[in-house]
Amino acid sequence: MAAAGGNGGGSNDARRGISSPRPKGRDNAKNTLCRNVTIFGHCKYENSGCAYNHDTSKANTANNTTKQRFNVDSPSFTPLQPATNGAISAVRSATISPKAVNATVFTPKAVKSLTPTPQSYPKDSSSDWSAHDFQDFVPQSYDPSQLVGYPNATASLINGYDPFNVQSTLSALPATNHQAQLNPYSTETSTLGGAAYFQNSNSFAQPLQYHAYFPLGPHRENLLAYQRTAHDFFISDHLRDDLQRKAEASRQILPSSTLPAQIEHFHSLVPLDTNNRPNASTFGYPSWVYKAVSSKDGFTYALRRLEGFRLTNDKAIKAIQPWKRINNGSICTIHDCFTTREFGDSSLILITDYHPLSKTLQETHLNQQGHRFHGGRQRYHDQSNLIPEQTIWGYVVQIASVLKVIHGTNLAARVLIPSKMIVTSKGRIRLTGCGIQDVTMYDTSRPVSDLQQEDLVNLGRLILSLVAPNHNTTTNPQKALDTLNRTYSERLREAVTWLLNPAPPPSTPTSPTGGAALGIKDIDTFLQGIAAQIVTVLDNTFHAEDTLMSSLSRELENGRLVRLLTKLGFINERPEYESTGGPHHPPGHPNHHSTNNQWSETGDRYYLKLFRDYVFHQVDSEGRPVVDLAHVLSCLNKLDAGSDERISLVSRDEQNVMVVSYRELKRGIEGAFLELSKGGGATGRRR
Ligand SMILES: Nc1ncnc2c1ncn2[C@@H]1O[C@H](COP(=O)(O)OP(=O)(O)OP(=O)(O)O)[C@@H](O)[C@H]1O
Repeated sequence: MAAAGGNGGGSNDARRGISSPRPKGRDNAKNTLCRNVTIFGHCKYENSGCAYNHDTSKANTANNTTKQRFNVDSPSFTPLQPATNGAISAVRSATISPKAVNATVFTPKAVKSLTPTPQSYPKDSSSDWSAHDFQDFVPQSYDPSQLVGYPNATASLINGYDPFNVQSTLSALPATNHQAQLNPYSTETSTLGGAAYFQNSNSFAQPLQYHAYFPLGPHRENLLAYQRTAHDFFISDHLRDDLQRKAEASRQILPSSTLPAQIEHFHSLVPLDTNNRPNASTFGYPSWVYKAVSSKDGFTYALRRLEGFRLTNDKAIKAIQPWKRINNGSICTIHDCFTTREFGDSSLILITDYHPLSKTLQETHLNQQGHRFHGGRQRYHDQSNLIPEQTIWGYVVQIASVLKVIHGTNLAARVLIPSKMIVTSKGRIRLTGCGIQDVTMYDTSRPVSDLQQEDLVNLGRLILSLVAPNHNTTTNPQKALDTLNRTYSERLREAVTWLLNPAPPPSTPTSPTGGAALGIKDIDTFLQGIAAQIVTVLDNTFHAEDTLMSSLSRELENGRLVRLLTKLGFINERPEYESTGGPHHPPGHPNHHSTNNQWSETGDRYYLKLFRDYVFHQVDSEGRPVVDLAHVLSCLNKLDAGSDERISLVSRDEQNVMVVSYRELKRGIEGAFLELSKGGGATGRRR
């Protein structure tokens, strides 16, 4: 019987459960067995007039059979359909030749223990045959014990399982899951048989193509599918520039500074104020801001100094304690507060997080227009200088969110003015002056509820100062509101009006923020009133996060390459090993080398040396250096992946050409690096 054909030309088809007619053998029917065998060793066309011999005993009469094949009485060809669950359909089972039961069962070499003993089936039981009664072709090196997720799978089912064949996978799933759509990338293990299939999905994981970058959007549109720009491999120039400038600012020092060398455990002070004018209007004392490095943890902090402050009550300094517990993204986290005489006076120092290159809201939006909060009356006609409403709402939502936390901790921000809010990145602001007045005005402190109400009014004024900078928002808020009315939405005007006005009595009917109808004026009510804007701001934040993740993913692969390059750098042409051919080990040590070969001229290291030339030192036909980033990235990625692709490495004297695969090179790197690591004594000696 032709079942053995599963091991020959039809094996692949059989493995995939595909049976395709092959008319090629038709004319040579006498000597050719049927190739239309299905996975069950049975020709599906046999009853439909298949031209081939289905048994060697029929071979001699094959010619007669073939002559009668096609005539008007021939039954039409109807391909058999596998049952929806992947098992053989009842129709097919019913048409299997009874002789099939005597067929020699194909036994793949690697599958021994799980191959069931062949059994005979009576003719009338043929309709009960099902997939698990027969063996499919199983690749020889395939280890059925690797099959996971089918704790109840029988050995015969395991034999017919091909993990890379979706149909096979589906057919192996429990019957209730057959109709379900299988998502091979889903990590959801609780539904649709996922629990069974992904229980230990690592067993079947195909080798990841680490050398193949998969760039995430946004993409340039005028490139062909295979083309990449160098920018596709790195974060955007704008973001890199921003981060590098921030890093540079963080590390900046003033070598010939007249500032104290050390304040407590903070050193390397650098002033951050952009002007030298002492301004006592905010805190009652001139305040200065410095960046300094902590010798305790090495991090950089911002020090706000209140010049000339004298502590009269020891308890006052403790008022900062609850502020240390405020954890919110829209405030500069407060770490410590103390007094010092290092500046030659008595100063109060507040330690907060440092955000490099930040500017205050005042500097960002108001200073360049010549305005100052609570300041003059310049005309402000240029509409293009208007802060977009979406930006304003972004600020409002951030401030409201931090106020919720502050008020929830029974504190009040007290300082909600543009010069005490820093913009740390696009659209991100943080409060900087909080907590100070709790210390400086400790003895004259007012009820917190009053201060919290004042926070809301101050927030309203802050918005007004941003949207109508040429009006004095303290003395004449109505004019500023009129300006707001002309240029911004009704919603913003309602919010500002609500913030500026005192809480209405409970009987007041409707109000913009709803809560006012109940006579409540607090930050929670305000947040409810601006819920729609919060959702919009949240969505914008999600988009910004997506963009950052996309940028981050580009750099993800580069970390791998740096590690690889580092290893290559460690290995290639080490001068200290030139006479020994390897790390120094004392005689008797298992790794002791008695040869005098040079380290980089022997073994795998020689390939690696030539590989380095191949990657970095190629020259074109005219001897000019090839400086091609794409070539370097491609080579290093293939090396990291251990690809089977081969490359020709040419010796420096051009007398030898070696063909090696990336896989061999990778193995060489691992081996050489391991050897180096073990020879730490020798390298340490050199250093
Ligand atoms: N935590 C911080 N991290 C980094 N820079 C900060 C921090 N706090 C403030 N700055 C920066 O320090 C500078 C001075 O801040 P400050 O609060 O004194 O503002 P100002 O405009 O000088 O206000 P004033 O006139 O009231 O002193 C600003 O440029 C501000 O961006």
